[in-house]
Amino acid sequence: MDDLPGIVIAGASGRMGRMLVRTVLDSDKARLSGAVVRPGHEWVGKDLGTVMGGAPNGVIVTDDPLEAFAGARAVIDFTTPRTTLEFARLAAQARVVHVIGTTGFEKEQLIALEPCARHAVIIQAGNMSLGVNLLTVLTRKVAAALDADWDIEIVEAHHNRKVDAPSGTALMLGEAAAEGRGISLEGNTEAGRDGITGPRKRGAIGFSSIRGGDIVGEHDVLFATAGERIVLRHMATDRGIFARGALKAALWGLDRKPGRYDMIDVLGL
Ligand SMILES: NC(=O)C1=CN([C@@H]2O[C@H](COP(=O)(O)OP(=O)(O)OC[C@H]3O[C@@H](n4cnc5c(N)ncnc54)[C@H](OP(=O)(O)O)[C@@H]3O)[C@@H](O)[C@H]2O)C=CC1
Ligand SMILES: O=C(O)C1=N[C@H](C(=O)O)C[C@H](O)C1
Repeated sequence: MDDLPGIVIAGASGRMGRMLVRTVLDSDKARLSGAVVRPGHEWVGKDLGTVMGGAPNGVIVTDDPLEAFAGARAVIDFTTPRTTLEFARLAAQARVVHVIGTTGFEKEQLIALEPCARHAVIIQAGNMSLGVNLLTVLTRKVAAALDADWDIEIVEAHHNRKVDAPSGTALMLGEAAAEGRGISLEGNTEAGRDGITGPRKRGAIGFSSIRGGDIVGEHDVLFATAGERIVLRHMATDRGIFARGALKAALWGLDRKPGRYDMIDVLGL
């Protein structure tokens, strides 16, 4: 058991954090070596199994990320953009694989990750599921086959606790569509339509966001032209798909050189 690579879950008390803890504990390829929560959180210093409502498992929850990272091979991080930036610097210091599922980054924050990738493997994706990553490949292909007479719209739906929009997945799909069409997404986006918007800009890629209840994550890529429409759809019904993808990424990253990677690399798509 001690031979298995140790994985730290950052943001262990979150929706994804809890799912990741269970996924690593259930795995026969990795062991849970640490759980990090926000400083001052009520779980600090307590047994993780107990605070999650089960039997003690010997993992004591900490608010000291560097100490936890130093005793691990990889950290899986689904937290907030600011926290992830801080953790990227610490993961680089500890030379551990950093799997980033966090979404909602500003452009400058993504650039700030670059220096960290000189020292550690960073695997980042707005969606860690096999289905969505396959959907990005399909989106790129369909967009490449169609001209700008086909309007591209990305519609995403999530639970009412989500804080960023459009979702990280929607942006991944938008990037894939733009790449297929041979344009840059920046400058060719239409989002948040409201009021007298005027007609749709030809060639733009549109984004719409729905927030409600406990929707795990749904994404449609719509290609619409006169007389016909194509809809590519992914529906997530269980957060386990993201957690299993993230664990796969962490294990894949153990044998790589420092640098930046995504789930398309991990899955070989
Ligand atoms: N790439 C993918 O496949 C997926 C990505 N996501 C993304 O993952 C992120 C998290 O989502 P979700 O789990 O739903 O959100 P939650 O808000 O439930 O979880 C975030 C967690 O991060 C913790 N956190 C915040 N600051 C710190 C800190 N300084 N140190 C340690 N922990 C900290 C929060 O703690 P506290 O509450 O105490 O502040 C919370 O437990 C989002 O960006 C989401 O979009 C989600 C699903 C799939
Ligand atoms: O916040 C979520 O829940 C999710 N976030 C990711 C995103 O922003 O696309 C992935 C998934 O859709 C769930």
